[in-house]
Amino acid sequence: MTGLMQGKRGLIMGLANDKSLAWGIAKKLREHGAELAFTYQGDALAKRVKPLAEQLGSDFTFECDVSEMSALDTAFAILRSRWDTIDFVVHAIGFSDKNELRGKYVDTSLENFQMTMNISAYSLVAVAKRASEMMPNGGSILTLTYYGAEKVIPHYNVMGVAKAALESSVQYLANDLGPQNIRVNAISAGPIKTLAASGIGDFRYILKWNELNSPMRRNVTIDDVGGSGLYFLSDLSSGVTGETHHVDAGYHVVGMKQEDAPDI
Ligand SMILES: NC(=O)c1ccc[n+]([C@@H]2O[C@H](COP(=O)([O-])OP(=O)(O)OC[C@H]3O[C@@H](n4cnc5c(N)ncnc54)[C@H](O)[C@@H]3O)[C@@H](O)[C@H]2O)c1
Ligand SMILES: Cc1c(CN(C)C(=O)CCc2cnc3c(c2)CCC(=O)N3)oc2ccccc12
Repeated sequence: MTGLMQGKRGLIMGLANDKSLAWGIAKKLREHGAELAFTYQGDALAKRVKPLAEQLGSDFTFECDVSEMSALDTAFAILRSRWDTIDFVVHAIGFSDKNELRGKYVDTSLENFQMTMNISAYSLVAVAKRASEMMPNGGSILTLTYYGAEKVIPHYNVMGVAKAALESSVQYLANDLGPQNIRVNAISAGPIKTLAASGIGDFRYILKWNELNSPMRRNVTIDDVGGSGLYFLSDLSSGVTGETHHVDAGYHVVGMKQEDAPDI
């Protein structure tokens, strides 16, 4: 098998099932010859993740809750026990108390604000620190963000604030790690029906609105995200770092409801 990722290997964090954005990215990386390791959150997901990893030729899967630094240390020790270096990491992790993703942002609790920032933003810093120590010849780190970081998307609330922190972190990490030839970028994906999205009220409305009002008049898929992920994780993007790249059918460029959009 030849391809853009021939001879490259890396870690995928945040695969839950075959609807995950991480799955779209992992499939494309494998198609282009990458060797993959996976972390999952909690043993409950192991039974879902292991068979998916096997589909992509990988038996290298292990648990990691990114809110625990000891768990991150253990995960990277396991990674290093089989591979002394890696070429890439995908960070496809985000979480908040879903009860605070429906009301008002002004009602956000301190506890959920901190937990959301820890898991959805700080965890990239903690992952990048540990991954960079396994990238002596450089590498590529990719995370996933959403337009709610840039403009208000009703009810995205504290997740939007965390994604704003994540996107700024991408720039600071890019600056710190650039001299080591380690690139750090983000894909800002349009709404996609995943496990994380299924806990959200009105998600069908959000999907329909994006479909009717995006320049391409469609929603994006995990395969759209996978293709752009392959670009950022391969040498095609060798001169690109600190970037947040929209894979959203162009939605972020639109400032008003399309005239051909029916009322929904
Ligand atoms: N689905 C969308 O509409 C959409 C759009 C743009 C960005 N994103 C982002 O894409 C990323 C992946 O989400 P998804 O939509 O594929 O949903 P998903 O539910 O498939 O993936 C989210 C993953 O985060 C993991 N996770 C949550 N808390 C964790 C913790 N403490 N430790 C380790 N892992 C933890 C979950 O186990 C899960 O695997 C998230 O950062 C999300 O914010 C999603
Ligand atoms: C789009 C969109 C999403 C998808 N997206 C971009 C996301 O980043 C998912 C964010 C998310 C974070 N934490 C949780 C959940 C979703 C639901 C399940 C749970 O318990 N916690 O979520 C929204 C919430 C409100 C409005 C729009 C959106």
